[in-house]
Amino acid sequence: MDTCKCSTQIRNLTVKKHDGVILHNVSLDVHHGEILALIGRNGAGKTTLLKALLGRIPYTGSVIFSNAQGETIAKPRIGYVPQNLVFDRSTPVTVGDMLCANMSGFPVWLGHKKEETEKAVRLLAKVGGRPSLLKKRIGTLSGGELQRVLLVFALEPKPDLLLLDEPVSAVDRKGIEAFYDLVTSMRSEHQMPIILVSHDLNHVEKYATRAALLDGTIVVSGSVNEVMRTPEVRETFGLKLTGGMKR
Ligand SMILES: Nc1ncnc2c1ncn2[C@@H]1O[C@H](COP(=O)(O)OP(=O)(O)OP(=O)(O)O)[C@@H](O)[C@H]1O
Repeated sequence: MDTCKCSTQIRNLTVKKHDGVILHNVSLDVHHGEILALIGRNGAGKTTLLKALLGRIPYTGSVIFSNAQGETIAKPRIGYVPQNLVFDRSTPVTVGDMLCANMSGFPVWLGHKKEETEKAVRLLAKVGGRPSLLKKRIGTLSGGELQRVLLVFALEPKPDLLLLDEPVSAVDRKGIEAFYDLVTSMRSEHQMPIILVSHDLNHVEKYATRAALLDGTIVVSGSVNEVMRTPEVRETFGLKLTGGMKR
């Protein structure tokens, strides 16, 4: 089995925009086989941090990706499921076109091989997506259907780091379980590090293995239980400061 066992080390990551500082001195380690929940208020900089890791916005500081042997990975593969996706809804590209082109590396207009289509069907099924989705144009997908397809897309080929930005905000209840079951099995089978941005603390408690509270910088980090009990998290999410874990 191809395990990843990669790790990501973030040191003093700072992002400035329009004379303002969005992130300052963010330092965080994400180890292989770990689902790190990144939590925080609206505007805390969670998406900005993911975009910096993807190399989409400039930052200072360092991000080092390393493999199981501790060697630096110069060009890491990063899987990303965004919070929302802005694209031309009139595009004629279908889900099948997108997934098969991604697997084969060949342009959409060369058609799909049977085995690629079969693999796309199997992958879609893992996130609770029906085979009929393959024929749908991506511009006609519902929010939840799109998020499932994007997860499949993010997992092929296997990434060295998986970034999930509120990935189930539009997915129905059954789909949420299928989605996280797949993420959890990817974590245990392939041992990739995963950063999960979520406002749903129930999902964080159920699926994450570690948590970090971000507010321009990392305020607290540690085991999910520890972080959830901190006054900073309870204050941020308006939870009772006393009386155990009741919400
Ligand atoms: N392109 C941009 N130009 C200027 N400021 C930006 C830009 N993108 C984001 N920001 C600002 O950076 C801050 C962090 O935004 P970001 O989207 O990273 O927060 P977030 O924690 O992901 O929020 P949410 O939970 O609402 O998704 C916000 O104050 C936002 O206004």
